[in-house]
Amino acid sequence: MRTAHTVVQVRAAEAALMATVPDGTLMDRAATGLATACVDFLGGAYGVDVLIVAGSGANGGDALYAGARLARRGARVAAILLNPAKAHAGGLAALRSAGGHVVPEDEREDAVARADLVLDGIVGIGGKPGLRPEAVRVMELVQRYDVPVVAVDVPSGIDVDTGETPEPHVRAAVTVTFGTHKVGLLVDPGASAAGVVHLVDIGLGPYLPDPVVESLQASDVAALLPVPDRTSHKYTRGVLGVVAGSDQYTGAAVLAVSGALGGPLGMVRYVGPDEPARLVRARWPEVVAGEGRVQAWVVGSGLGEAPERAEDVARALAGDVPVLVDADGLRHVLGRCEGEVLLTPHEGELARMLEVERTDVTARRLHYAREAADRWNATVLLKGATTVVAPPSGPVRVNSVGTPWVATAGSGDVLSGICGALLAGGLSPLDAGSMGCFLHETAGVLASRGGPIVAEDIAAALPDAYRFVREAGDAESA
Ligand SMILES: NC(=O)C1=CN([C@@H]2O[C@H](COP(=O)(O)OP(=O)(O)OC[C@H]3O[C@@H](n4cnc5c(N)ncnc54)[C@H](O)[C@@H]3O)[C@@H](O)[C@H]2O)[C@@H](O)CC1
Ligand SMILES: Nc1ncnc2c1ncn2[C@@H]1O[C@H](COP(=O)(O)OP(=O)(O)O)[C@@H](O)[C@H]1O
Ligand SMILES: [K+]
Repeated sequence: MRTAHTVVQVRAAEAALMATVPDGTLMDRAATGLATACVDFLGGAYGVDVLIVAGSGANGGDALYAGARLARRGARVAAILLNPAKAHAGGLAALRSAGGHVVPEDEREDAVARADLVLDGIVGIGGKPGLRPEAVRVMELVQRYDVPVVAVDVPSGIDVDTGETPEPHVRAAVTVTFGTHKVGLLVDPGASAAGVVHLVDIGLGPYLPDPVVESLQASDVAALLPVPDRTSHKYTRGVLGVVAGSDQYTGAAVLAVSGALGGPLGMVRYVGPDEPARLVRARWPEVVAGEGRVQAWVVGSGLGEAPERAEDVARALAGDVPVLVDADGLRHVLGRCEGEVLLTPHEGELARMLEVERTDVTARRLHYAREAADRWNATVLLKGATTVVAPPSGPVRVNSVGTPWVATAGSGDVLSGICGALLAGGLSPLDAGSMGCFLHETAGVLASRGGPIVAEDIAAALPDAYRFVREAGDAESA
C-alpha cells in the first residue's frame, strides 16, 4: 500500500524522529536517496551537467547536499540560488567543497541550456502554492530548453495537501519524496506534475499516524480478492442485480453485465426493458432475466432520462443490500443515502450533482469527491486518470495504475459491472470501488498493450487482470 500524509503529519513525525538521531541525519538520508535517484535517472553521474535550482529552505538544502554527492561522483554541478543571501549554508558549503559552483545571474540561460538534468529544490512541504516570479523565469528557461526535472520532495508550486495547481508550478519527470508520499503526489493535477514518484525511506515510518490517502498496489488487491473454495456455490459467491440500459442505450446493459461477469461473482440477474434484456441474453446465456434475490445492485448505466427509471434507482437504494449508482442513475440520488452505497460519477456528472462547473471539479478532485461523499453519505468514486475513491469517513483511496486508452465509450459501464461484482462478493464500497478500478485499469493495460481498445476489450481482459493481480501479489509476498 502506498500511503500519503499531510504536511502537518509529516512535520510532527519528522520532529519526533529528529529528537532520536544526531543533527543533520534526516537531510543526509534524504540527500543520499536523492543523489542515487538522479544517478539512476541519468544512467550514471560521470561527466553529466546537473543544475540545481535552490530556494532558501531545507528543500534547497537537500538539493545542494545531493549536488555535492553527484559532484564527488564526477558530475559537473552548478546551482542557481533564487535567494543567495538566504541559501542553505550547510548545503552550499558542501557543494562548493565538492567542486560545485554558483551560477552568476547573467549566466543562467547558458547554464540551463547546458544542463542534462535540473534538480528542483525551490520549495518543498514549506511552500505555498505557486512560484515567485524569479523561480518562474528560471523554470521557463528549463521548459524552453526541454531539460528533464527531478523534483525534490514535491514539484515546487503544487498545493502539497490537495494536489491542486492553481498557480505556476514545476513539471517533473521524476519526484523523489522523503519519508512518506505527500497527498499532492497521488492526486491530480498534482500527480501529473510529479511524474514518476520515488519514495526514499528516511526512517519516518514508526512516527507516522494513519494516512489521509492510500493507494492499493497489486499485492493489496490480491490480498482482498475473493477466491472461491471447495465449499463455494453460486449463491455464496454472490449474485449481482444489474439495472442498466434502455431501448435507446442497449449497449450499456451488455457492457455493465460484461464487466460484472469478469468479476468474482456466482450469477448476474438482469432487470430492464425487453430489447436490452434480449441482447444481454443473446451475448450471455448464463444471465437470468428478472427480479430475484441479490447480494448487491448496480443501477444507472444507460438508463436514459425517462422518469419511471427514477423508481428503479429509488427501489434499489431503499433495499437492504449494497448499491452502486452510475451515470444516469446519479440524477436520481436525491437525499442522503443509507446503507452501503457506491456512486461512480465522472467529472461532468459530479459537477452536475454538486451544481459546480466541470472545470472546478477537474481542478479540485479530492475536495469535491470528499464533499460529495459527505453530502450523500456514500462512497464516491470520481473517475479519471487518477481515480479518487472517497468514503464518508476515513482515508481516501486513489488509483494511478492504468492507461489513457481506457478512456473510451462504455468503459465506465464495464467499471460499474466489475465494482458491482465485488460488492456482491461481500466487499465494502471502498474496497469494491478501489479494487474494481485497479482491475479495470489493469485489464485496459493488458488489452491495449499501447494500442486502441474498445470497452468490450476491457471486459474481456478482466479475467486476465484478475490472474495478473493474483500472480503479482504472490510474487510481492514471496
Ligand atoms: N524537516 C526535516 O527533518 C526534513 C526536511 N526535509 C526537506 O525540507 C523541506 C521542507 O523545508 P522547509 O521547511 O525549510 O521549507 P521549504 O524549503 O519547503 O520552503 C520554505 C521556504 O520557501 C519560501 N517559500 C514559501 N513558499 C514559496 C513560494 N511559493 N515560492 C518561493 N519561495 C517560497 C519560504 O519563505 C521559506 O523560506 C522538505 O520538503 C524536504 O525537502 C528533508 O531534508 C528531510 C528531513
Ligand atoms: N486518462 C485516463 N487514464 C486512465 N483511465 C481513464 C482516463 N480517463 C478516463 N479513464 C477511465 O475510463 C473510464 C471512463 O468512464 P466514463 O467516463 O463513465 O465513460 P463512459 O460513460 O463512456 O462509459 C473510467 O473508468 C475512467 O476512470
Ligand atoms: K521541490
